[in-house]
This record gives sequence, structure tokens and C-alpha cells, in this order.
Amino acid sequence: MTLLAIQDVSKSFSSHRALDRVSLDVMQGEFISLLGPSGCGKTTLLRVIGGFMSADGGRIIIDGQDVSSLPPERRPLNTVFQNYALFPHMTVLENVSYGPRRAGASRKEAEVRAHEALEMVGLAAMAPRSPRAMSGGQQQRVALARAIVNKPKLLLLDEPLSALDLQLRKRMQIELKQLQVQLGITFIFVTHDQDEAMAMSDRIAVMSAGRIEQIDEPETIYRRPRTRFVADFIGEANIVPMQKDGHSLARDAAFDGVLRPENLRVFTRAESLPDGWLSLPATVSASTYVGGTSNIYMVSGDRSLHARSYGVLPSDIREGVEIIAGFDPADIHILEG
Ligand SMILES: Nc1ncnc2c1ncn2[C@@H]1O[C@H](COP(=O)(O)OP(=O)(O)OP(=O)(O)O)[C@@H](O)[C@H]1O
Repeated sequence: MTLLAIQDVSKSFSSHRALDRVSLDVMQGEFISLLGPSGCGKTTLLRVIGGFMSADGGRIIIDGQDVSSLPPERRPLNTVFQNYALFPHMTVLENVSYGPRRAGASRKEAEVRAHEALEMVGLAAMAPRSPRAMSGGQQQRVALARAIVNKPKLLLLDEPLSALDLQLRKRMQIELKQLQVQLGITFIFVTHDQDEAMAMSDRIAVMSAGRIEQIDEPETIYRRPRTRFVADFIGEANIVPMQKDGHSLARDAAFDGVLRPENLRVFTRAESLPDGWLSLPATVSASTYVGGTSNIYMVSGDRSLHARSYGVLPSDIREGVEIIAGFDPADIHILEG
């Protein structure tokens, strides 16, 4: 069932088009990430969904109701911002029970619900504390508890983990995903971090210049990127000139084929390739060993290639050596544009 329908939404700031006719249907219980480089319109789209900013055109429908002209507090959603925005003079419990109180719950009822929400984020024991005496990760959990306490149908999250250090961030990614599954709340999660989007999302909407370039499951985004932009933005891509059938190399770059570094293998000139594989002569320009994986960077004509493999590099693969870069055409994906 569709919970959120974004229909043809546009937004300009003077002559700059921040959102260009964006449409997107989000299912009940889905975890969708809006992913893209700085300035592509992620936050603007989130603000329009949340009602913090009005669109120039288009509609936002939540649960069948057109909410386009409703203020944020009348939309069945909540938002978690990057900077937590907790009330510093209130205790953790007061911060979390504030929402239910405002929605009309009695003090007792609000506190019971706040306790439940704190329990879910693993902070029940910290209820009497001041948020000022908490770490960044704990404060972010309080912000989450505050956002889920009223059981919104939809939660909007604007880079909620970006202020945390890498280790904590990775842990919170797992916790947040588990919480989302447990609560069954639909999440729209803004990030510019592709690993984060890949690790957490049911589907990723890759944005560029105010448009959604592709919306798909993480694996499809990685294995079958639709455009060159998506191929380059998610992971690393070798672009190989292919015939349209995807089975043979083209002389002139007829079609761009994407080949991920883990699917490109390096052979010495004396070695033979497996049956059906395609090959490009190349010269090694650099190689690195980074704890468990090795990278080989090569030049083939005017093209750079990158192969990644597990383990250490054979000693005869070093800068200046002429090799054969080989791949199975089944691993190639032809781009649309
Ligand atoms: N209030 C505003 N006034 C003028 N221009 C704005 C305003 N808000 C956003 N923009 C512009 O609209 C474009 C999209 O901005 P937006 O904040 O949505 O990008 P973003 O993808 O969230 O980027 P970031 O990852 O840096 O937050 C940018 O070019 C930005 O400069």
C-alpha cells in the first residue's frame, strides 16, 4: 500500500531549480533513502514533504490525503534533524513526553509513552538525566525517541547520523534499521553517504540536480545503474566500450558498459583467459594493498581501469608491467544514458 505519494513536485529558488518535477511513491513500512551529492535537492524534498517549505507545483499525498497545504504539525509525520534540537533545560523524559503532552495526553499517559519510546532506543535508565550530560550518540537516540513517541506513520530523517564518529555511526545505522523494522514506521532518510544508504535502505532514490535519477533496491542500484551519474556516484565504475548486445567490445564507444572493480581480473600476457571472457591490453600504473584487498590501477589506451581482488598482489604485477585486463561479459551492465 502506498503511504506517501510525491507527485510532480517542483521548487525553485529565484532562477535555480532545486526540485524539478519529482515524483515518487513510498510504500507503507518502507525505508527509503534520498541519496545524492551536496545541493542535489535532498533536504528541499524532505522539507516539502514535512511541510516546512511549500512547493511551487505538485502534490504531497499521505495515506490518501492531500496534505500539500497543511502545516507540519497537521501532517501525520515527524522529523529528526541532524542537530537533534533537544530542549537543554528539560530532562530526557520531559523532552520525550513533550510531544504526547502537546497532543493532549495527560502527564501520566505522556510519561508512560515516553518511557516506552526510551526503552526502544535503549535509554530507559537515562530518563531523569539532562541531555547536556549525554554523548552525541545518546542525544541522537533521545531525538529518535522523541520522534517516534507519537507513533507517526512517516518519519523524515535529515542526515541524523552525520554528527557522529564513524564507529558510532555504523552501530547506529544497524540500530536504526532494526528499530524501523520493529516499529513498522515508514522512513525517508536523507544522506550523502552511499554506504549508509546501501546498508539501511529497502530502496534508494539517487538524486542529481533536482531530479531522481534512479529509484531501486540497493543491489539493483549497484549492479544495474541506469545512468553514468548513478554508476559513478555509487561505488566505483570502469566504463568499457561495448556493442549494444553487451557481449562484445566495441571499437568506438558505442555503448558504455559498467564493470565494477571486483569483476575485472588481471592476467599476465602468458596466461589464457577463461572461455568467453573479453580482454583489454593494459599497463599497470599503480597498485595498493589495503588490508585484505588489493587494488590495481591500469591504463588501456586513453582509458583508466581499476581492478580489486582479495589477498596480496602477485609480485610480478607492478607499475609499468603490461598485462591483460579480463572480464566475463555477463558482469557488464550497459548504461541507458
Ligand atoms: N532557502 C534557500 N534559498 C535559496 N537557495 C536554496 C535554499 N535552500 C536550498 N537552496 C538551494 O537549492 C539547492 C538544493 O539544496 P538542498 O539543501 O536541498 O540540497 P541537498 O541535496 O540537501 O544538499 P546538502 O547535502 O549539501 O544538504 C542548492 O543549490 C541550494 O543552494
